[in-house]
Order: sequence, then C-alpha cells, then structure tokens
Amino acid sequence: MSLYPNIAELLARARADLRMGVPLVLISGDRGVLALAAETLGPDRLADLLALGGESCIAITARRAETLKARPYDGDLARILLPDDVDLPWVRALADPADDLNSPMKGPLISQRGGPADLHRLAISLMKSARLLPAALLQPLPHPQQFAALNGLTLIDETRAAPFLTQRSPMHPVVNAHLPIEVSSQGRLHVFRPEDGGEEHYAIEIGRPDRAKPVLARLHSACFTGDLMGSLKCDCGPQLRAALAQMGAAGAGVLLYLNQEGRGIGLANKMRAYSLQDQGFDTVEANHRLGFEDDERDFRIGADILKSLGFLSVRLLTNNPAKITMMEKTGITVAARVPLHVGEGEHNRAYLATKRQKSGHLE
Ligand SMILES: Nc1nc2c(ncn2[C@@H]2O[C@H](COP(=O)(O)OP(=O)(O)OP(=O)(O)O)[C@@H](O)[C@H]2O)c(=O)[nH]1
Ligand SMILES: [Zn+2]
Repeated sequence: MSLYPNIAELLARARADLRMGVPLVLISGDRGVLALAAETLGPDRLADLLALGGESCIAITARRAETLKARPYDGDLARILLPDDVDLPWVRALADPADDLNSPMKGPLISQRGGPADLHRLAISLMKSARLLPAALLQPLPHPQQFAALNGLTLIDETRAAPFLTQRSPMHPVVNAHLPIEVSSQGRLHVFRPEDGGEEHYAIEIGRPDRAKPVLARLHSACFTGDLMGSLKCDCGPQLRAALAQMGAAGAGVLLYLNQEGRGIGLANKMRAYSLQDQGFDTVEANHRLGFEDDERDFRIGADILKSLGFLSVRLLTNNPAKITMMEKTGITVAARVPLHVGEGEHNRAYLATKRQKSGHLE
C-alpha cells in the first residue's frame, strides 16, 4: 500500500504552497531547483534562498519581459539574473507593474541564455494556475530530492506534471437541485468539480431543454465586479441578466457560470489590471504588462460540462468568436450565434471598443 499523493494531488498542494509563500522543489531528470512565487515571497525566505548560493534567477513571461525591455531568450519566457544587491522591493518591482511608470527598473536586466528552461516554464505555469503574478524565483539545488525531503517541501517532477498543466482536468457532476429564479420558477443549479482540485463551475438549467435540439446557451465567465457589484467598467452584469431573461422567456436554456474571473487571471490580478487601466492602458495592454496573455481562459471546460448534461448542439449567446471556435473544436456544434449586446455606457465604451478591435469581438 502507498498513501503517497499522486502528481495531480501534489500539484494541488503546490498551488496552495505557492499562495502561502512556501517554496517548492521542481525536478527534471537529475536537475532540480527551489521555486518561490515572487508575489508571496517574504524577507526571511529571500534571505534563505540567497544563503544557498549559486546562480538564482527570476523567471518572467515574455509579455512582462517586453515591458521591462529584457530579452526573452527562451521564447515565451525570460530568466533574469538576480543582481548582487537584490532585495525584496527589486523582486516585487520585477513581478508587479504597479510602479513601472513611477520608478522604471534600474537596469540593465541580464537574461540568462542557453541551458534548459523547462523548470522555469513549469514554475510560471504553476504561478498562473495559483492565480498569482506570473513571476518565480528559482535557485538551483545540487541534491533536490534530498533537500525536499529534509525540508518537508512539495516535490514536483516536470515530466510527470507537464500533461496535467496542459490538458484540462475531467469535470464531475457533484449535485443538482431545483432553484427557482426571477426569470423562471423552473431553474436547476448543477455543481461541477474538476478532478485537479481547481475551481468548481456551475450550470443553471432553465426548464427542461430538449437534448435533441440546439439549446439556447451562454458560457459566462465570472465577473465579481460586474455580476455582483454592478460595475460599469464592463458589460458582464447586463449580459448575465439578459441571457437569463432570454432563456426564461423561451422557457428553456442553459447558462454555464465558469469561475474564470478576470479572463482566467483571478480577481486580484484583474484589480491589478484595473489599476493599470487607471494609468491609461487598455484592457489588453494591462494584461500584457502584468505578464499574462489577453485571455487565459479555457472554454473547453464549458464544452465538457455541456456534454456531461447531454447537450451536443447550442445556439450560443455571445459576441466572442473564440468561444465558438473552442466549442466546435471540443465537439459541441454551434448551430447559431445569438448576439448579446447590452449594457453599453460611458464607463465601458472604450473597453467594448478594445474588445472589438483587439480581441475580435463581433458587432
Ligand atoms: N483581465 C481582465 N478581465 C476582465 C476585464 N474586464 C472584464 N474582465 C473579465 O472578462 C470576462 C468576460 O467574460 P464574458 O462576458 O463571458 O466573455 P467575453 O469574452 O466578453 O465574451 P461574450 O460576453 O460572450 O461576448 C470575465 O471573466 C470578467 O471578469 C479586464 O479589464 N481585464
Ligand atoms: Zn465584467
């Protein structure tokens, strides 16, 4: 019998460790590094890491490197060497663009070149899945397995972890119950849970849609500010209510509420993006300055949930062509697109225009 956690369980533990500022040990073959999230790094752990000696670096995405004018020799990421006088404010400033304009980085930033970057890539991917800023401190370790065991640290093997970070996790229905809502007394809420310990997602079924016909459907990504607070910066709240109202009026439909806040970067990072928007950057530029892609969502999750509910064809309420492409690629037929233009006002006009110009959103 072995009670040792499997790789999926170790990855869930690793995400929690990173959010708490606890280091991980990442290995690939006989190479290993100590990895810490720049965002949650404290002074004591930075001192411990530096005391280990060796060539430490901070891994950032090519997007963040572009803003910092650092060279991304590894394509999608850059490995920046820590300067001799490195301190916590330096690490924070590299990871977080909040003060980029006030205090530009004192350079030059020196990027490492040559040698494998696989563990750096794994570290960035873990930061993103922990909804932290995508920047990680890495320190080579001569005896990584021994070091992890001695210090009680989570050990992640890159070769075993990689498939779990690129493929989506299977989603399982947990429970469903009748939920009368304003637009329909015939509502039913279904809760889905991914196998990897990630966020749960929900489906609201209105009426009893015929599984043999295309169902009126919406994939709605969570927006705490718009859906719940009535934010005027986006159109999410009005879209959510309009989609439900249409389904109520039609007597049938399914709305997936995907917990991919901030286009998949999490609420804290979305608020960082809002703060950059206050400095004059648009929604796409703000994501890039933080080190993220325009959109970090995985819409395939939506297709999986639809299939699990027995739907294979939809009339999709959306203006976003990426949602349609992804549905079709994942085996859901989009029989029709139903445009959803509501809630445009003075505060979100520029945001909606950027989505049309840069993200391909349809009129
Ligand atoms: N990163 C980031 N996310 C944002 C910003 N404004 C809104 N969001 C998020 O964007 C997502 C919008 O989701 P949706 O309305 O489902 O998607 P969409 O791409 O606009 O497509 P449709 O509404 O279907 O046309 C939500 O997760 C919001 O939290 C922003 O300025 N930055
Ligand atoms: Zn929103």
